[in-house]
Amino acid sequence: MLLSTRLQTPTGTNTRLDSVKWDDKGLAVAIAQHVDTGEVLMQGFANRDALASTISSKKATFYSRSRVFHLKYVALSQILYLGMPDGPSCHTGSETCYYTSVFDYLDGSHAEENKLAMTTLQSLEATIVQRKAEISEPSISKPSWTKRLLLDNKLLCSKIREEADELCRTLEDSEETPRTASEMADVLYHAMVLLSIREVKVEEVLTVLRQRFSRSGIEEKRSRK
Ligand SMILES: N=c1c2ncn([C@@H]3O[C@H](COP(=O)(O)OP(=O)(O)OP(=O)(O)O)[C@@H](O)[C@H]3O)c2ncn1[C@@H]1O[C@H](COP(=O)(O)O)[C@@H](O)[C@H]1O
Repeated sequence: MLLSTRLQTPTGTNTRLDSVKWDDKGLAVAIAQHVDTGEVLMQGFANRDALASTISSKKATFYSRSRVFHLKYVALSQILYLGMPDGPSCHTGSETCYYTSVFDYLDGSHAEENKLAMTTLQSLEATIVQRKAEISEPSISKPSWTKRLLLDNKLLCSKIREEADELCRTLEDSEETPRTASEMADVLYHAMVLLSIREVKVEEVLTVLRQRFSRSGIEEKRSRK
């Protein structure tokens, strides 16, 4: 996934996503406009998930208010999202609950950091997949911690629990912050080995996280049967 304030469309043209304002239904008006001619090609609605999907897939994704149709892809030169909230949408009095939105985060220098974060996770995922493939190749006998984990679910699960505990201890024992980063790296790595065994892509996990963007965890838990 490439996160950037400028998204490349399949036609090769650039699209810029600016800050979005949401109405009380969590929807924003999405206008697709031709970058060269300025012609408005279509207008629809987007919710936060549709927008997140637009960012991750680099394809314009719209949300139908009536749920009759769900446009997945529009080959446009430029996508412009504008919002029309009816007063504050958020209990904080803010126009939107998403004042710390992905767009704020993507603006400016964070875009490059996001890109690097994704590249790092995907590289690690690729290495783990490679180690998995090497298990069935006896000619490759280089020692590998990943291979040991891939072959031993009990060891893997004990490491994930151990590393998660070490991460918590950095908080409980007020350890210096680089220790927290280091322990989180251990948790991520070991958890990603588990994902690989389960054949779950890191992108699938990120998709789940994006789907949760528009809902508080408290609300979600309350709504469970
Ligand atoms: N990111 C990691 C990674 N993070 C942690 N570890 C290993 O996980 C193990 C953790 O076990 P320890 O019991 O030492 O736990 P610890 O918490 O680090 O140490 P203590 O606090 O318990 O003393 C160590 O062997 C670490 O080296 C990792 N091993 C591999 N990777 C990545 O996987 C790639 C392939 O590694 P191999 O499969 O070993 O070739 C590497 O190039 C890295 O990119």
